[in-house]
Amino acid sequence: MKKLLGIMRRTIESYGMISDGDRVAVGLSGGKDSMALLMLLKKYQSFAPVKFHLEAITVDMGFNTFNLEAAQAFCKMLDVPYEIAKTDIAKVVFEIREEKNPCALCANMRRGVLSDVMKARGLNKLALGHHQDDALSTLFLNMLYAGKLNTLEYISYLSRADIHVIRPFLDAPESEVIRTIQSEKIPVLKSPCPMDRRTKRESINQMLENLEKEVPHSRKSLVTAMRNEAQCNLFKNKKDPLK
Ligand SMILES: Nc1ncnc2c1ncn2[C@@H]1O[C@H](COP(=O)(O)OP(=O)(O)OP(=O)(O)O)[C@@H](O)[C@H]1O
Repeated sequence: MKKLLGIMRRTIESYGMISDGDRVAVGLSGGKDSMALLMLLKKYQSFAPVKFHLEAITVDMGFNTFNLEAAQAFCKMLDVPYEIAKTDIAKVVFEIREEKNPCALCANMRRGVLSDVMKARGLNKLALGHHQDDALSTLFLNMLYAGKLNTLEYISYLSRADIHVIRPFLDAPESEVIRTIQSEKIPVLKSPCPMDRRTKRESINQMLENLEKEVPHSRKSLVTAMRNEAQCNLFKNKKDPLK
């Protein structure tokens, strides 16, 4: 956990993610990333140079099989206030709209519910569990399906809700999160979503895994390339220098 905590601390402090008096909510899916993030933010709170308040919120999508008891017990153990927002998002996405590409609509609706709960509870920062490997797969998703070079941001602003979204794990490799989950015996809930492990993101992750076998350290090089702003030379709409 120490290593992940160190990475997270550096990210938070170098991007100024949390300020004195902030009221931070962790979006708690019950999955490994957000469960680890909640535990590490709680730890960070005890020695951080700024004072901030921490809570957790789960948007219950309305799948019958979703059991949040372990998440409730985890928050109680950490002494973190916990709110569960019950919704029928699953029904809207899968039954009413019969979405072919349900993930985008689902994420949008979830974000709306999260901001409503945050407003009602006077919370101003939403911490999400995305890590470095998510940033990489997002880059590929955007390139392959949206034709743009774009990835997750460290900090973004939801102007409609006046909320900042922060991603304290964005410099952390997924392997470090997994190691922490195992060493700290953090409970992880099984996702009730029928799309779990069947998304485009999953296929991209598989592709990146295969690439790693063919080109060792490709993941690391790709992340380095993403950071290498000085060497970023892409086609621009400039005049042909030969004319
Ligand atoms: N139902 C939910 N309620 C609250 N926050 C959520 C919920 N689902 C996802 N989130 C937040 O959004 C982040 C990204 O969601 P995504 O579905 O991509 O999860 P993930 O990468 O599998 O992470 P995790 O392991 O935390 O589920 C999560 O890490 C979490 O912070």
